[in-house]
Amino acid sequence: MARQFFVGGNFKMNGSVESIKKIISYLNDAKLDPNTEVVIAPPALYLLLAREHLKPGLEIAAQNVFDKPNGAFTGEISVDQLKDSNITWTLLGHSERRVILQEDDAFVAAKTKAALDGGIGVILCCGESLEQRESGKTIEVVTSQLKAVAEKVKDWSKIVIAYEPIWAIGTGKVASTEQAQEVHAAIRQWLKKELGDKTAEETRIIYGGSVSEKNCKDLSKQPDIDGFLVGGASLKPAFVDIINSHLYGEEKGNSRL
Ligand SMILES: O=C[C@H](O)COP(=O)(O)O
Repeated sequence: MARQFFVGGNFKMNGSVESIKKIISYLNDAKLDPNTEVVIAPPALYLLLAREHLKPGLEIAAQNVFDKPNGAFTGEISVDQLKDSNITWTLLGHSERRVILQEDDAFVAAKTKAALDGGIGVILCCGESLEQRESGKTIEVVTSQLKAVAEKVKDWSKIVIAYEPIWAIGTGKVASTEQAQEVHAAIRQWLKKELGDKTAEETRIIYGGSVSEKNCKDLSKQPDIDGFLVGGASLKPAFVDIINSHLYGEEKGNSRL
C-alpha cells in the first residue's frame, strides 16, 4: 500500500499575526498536490488564528502538548484544549526541546501516549547530533528514542516519524539523499522488528533538516522518505514547492523490508 506523502511546516518561535495570516492566505490560494497531507505548526499563541483562517483540508499541529489533563500546570497546553480548538496534530520530541529544554525520552513518550489517547496525531521527532553520527551511533540513538515510545504505545497508526539529524537543522547542511534514505530504511526495519510488518509498511517516515525547494525533489524520490518536516522554508513561498515535490518524484517501489 502506498503511503500518503506528508509535509509539515514547523514555524518554530517565528511569526506575527500579520505574517502568519499572510502565509496562510498564500497556502489557501496555492495549487497544492491533493495527494499530499499538509500540516502547519505555528506557535501556540497563533493556533486558533491559524485554524480560523486556514482552509479546510489543511491541518494544524501544536509544537508541543503536555501529558496531564487540564489543571494547575502553568504555561502548558492540554490535549483537550487542542481538541477543543480543532487542532488535530502535535509535534513532539523536537531536538530543540530535547536539547534546550532537556526533555528526555520518557517525557516525550508520556506526551506521545497522552496525545494519541486523546485522539491527536503525533509528528514524533528523532535524530542524532553530529558527534553521535561521527562516532557511528546514529541508528542506535534514533531507535532508542523511538523505543521509549514503543514501550508505551503499540498502535502507531496516528504517528508520523520525523527523522531530523540535529546537525542538519537550520544549518543549510542537508543530509545527502543516501544518508537520509539509509536512516529511514533502518527505522523501517526497526518498526518491522518491534511492531510488525503492518506498522512498518504504513508508518510515514519524513525527513527534516534544511529541506528546501532545491533538495526536496531528490529526497522525495527515496523509497523510505514519505515527506518532510520543514522549518525555515515553511515561512517562505518555497514551502509550496516542497509540498508539491512529490508530484515530480518517480514512482516509488516498496522498500525492501
Ligand atoms: O522542524 C523542522 C526542523 O527543525 C528543520 O528546520 P530547518 O528546515 O529550518 O532546518
